[in-house]
Amino acid sequence: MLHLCKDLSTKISRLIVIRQQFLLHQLRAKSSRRFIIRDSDNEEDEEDEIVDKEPEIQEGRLHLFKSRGQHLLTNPRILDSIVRKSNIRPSDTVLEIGPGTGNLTMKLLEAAQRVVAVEIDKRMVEIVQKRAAELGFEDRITVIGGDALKAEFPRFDLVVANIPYGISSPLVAKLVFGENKFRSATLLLQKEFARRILANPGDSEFNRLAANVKLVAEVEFVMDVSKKDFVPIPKVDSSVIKIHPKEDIPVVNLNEWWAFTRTCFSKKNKTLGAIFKQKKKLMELIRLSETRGVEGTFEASDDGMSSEQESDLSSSSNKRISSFREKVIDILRSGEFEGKRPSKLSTEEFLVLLSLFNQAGIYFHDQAKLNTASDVLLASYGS
Ligand SMILES: C[S@@+](CC[C@H](N)C(=O)[O-])C[C@H]1O[C@@H](n2cnc3c(N)ncnc32)[C@H](O)[C@@H]1O
Repeated sequence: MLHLCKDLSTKISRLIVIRQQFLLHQLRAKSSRRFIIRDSDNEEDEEDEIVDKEPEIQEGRLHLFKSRGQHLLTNPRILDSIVRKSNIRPSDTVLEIGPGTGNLTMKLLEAAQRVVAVEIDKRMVEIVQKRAAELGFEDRITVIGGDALKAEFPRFDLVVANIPYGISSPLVAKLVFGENKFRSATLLLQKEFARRILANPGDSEFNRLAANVKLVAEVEFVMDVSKKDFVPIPKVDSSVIKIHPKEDIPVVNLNEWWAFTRTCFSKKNKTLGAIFKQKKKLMELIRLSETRGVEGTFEASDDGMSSEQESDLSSSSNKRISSFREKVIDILRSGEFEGKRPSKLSTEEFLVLLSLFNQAGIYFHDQAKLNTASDVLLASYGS
């Protein structure tokens, strides 16, 4: 009986997706004006434009906002593949970021025990709730209305989502450095972003985010997804990746790690020798140690000193700078890091370098007074 119900609900949800796709293609063919895609991010403006709160893209009157990354995944084959590759267990609670009109959500509900979806657009919240109720899933779904970057996530086992591409960096950081322990996150991302997060040391795309993610997780490529599988068709290509948090992560102060990698990647293709010997960086250290009375604390910042501050530097502080420079060079040479580039360093090498600095009494701190991990992440990766 249960099997029959599940089978029936799978069929109904497929029919809804197919119908939606059919309607959209019909609408596109008939008139591009009827399917409205807007750039506005203005709430009031947006409210004025909502003429019909009915689910789906009926009569082309559901306005989709590019600024919110509203490109709906409509190909049932791709939706099924994403669910299959996510390895959902019947007892799992799945977190979905940005359910949109619920194409993926309905399939997740078929496979998981519970789905918690976080959606910023009130209209989508209503649509997805209504659609879940129509399929009898209302008791197994919670839709949190709000910004996924600010929302507190309840406990979850897996993340499966076609996320808004504009928040990819802070969202990935929030997930992998967040307090929730989870098995994996299967994410549909902009292809270029996916390539960067998948990059290994030595690859041209290897960057700070990849270095940070590698500290705590492994990332696997799942598949590329064609632009044509979305409505409206986006300008960029997409890929699915799967993030597996590591069981054992190195013991390191994460706040310090982020500040350290920010300094290391401030000039990604320069050698560490060139980066750490920059007068600007050395002066920041001197300034901080003077104001805080902490010898050897290195503040990660992209701001330079004002010309006034520079001209105020006395010859004694110049001496401090050069003696500190000597210290830094010694540290880099002791680990054979002076001629190496951050874009080629493995997690282990970054950890060795950080510990060499720490052993010499040099620590890295973020400039702003940040209280929680999410503060640090949002400050680090922006939104
Ligand atoms: C790429 S669409 C995906 C829709 C749906 N999952 C699908 O595959 O068809 C992204 C969704 O994320 C929502 N969104 C955008 N920014 C968000 C944010 N900061 N927090 C939560 N949801 C957001 C958008 O309103 C949109 O529904």
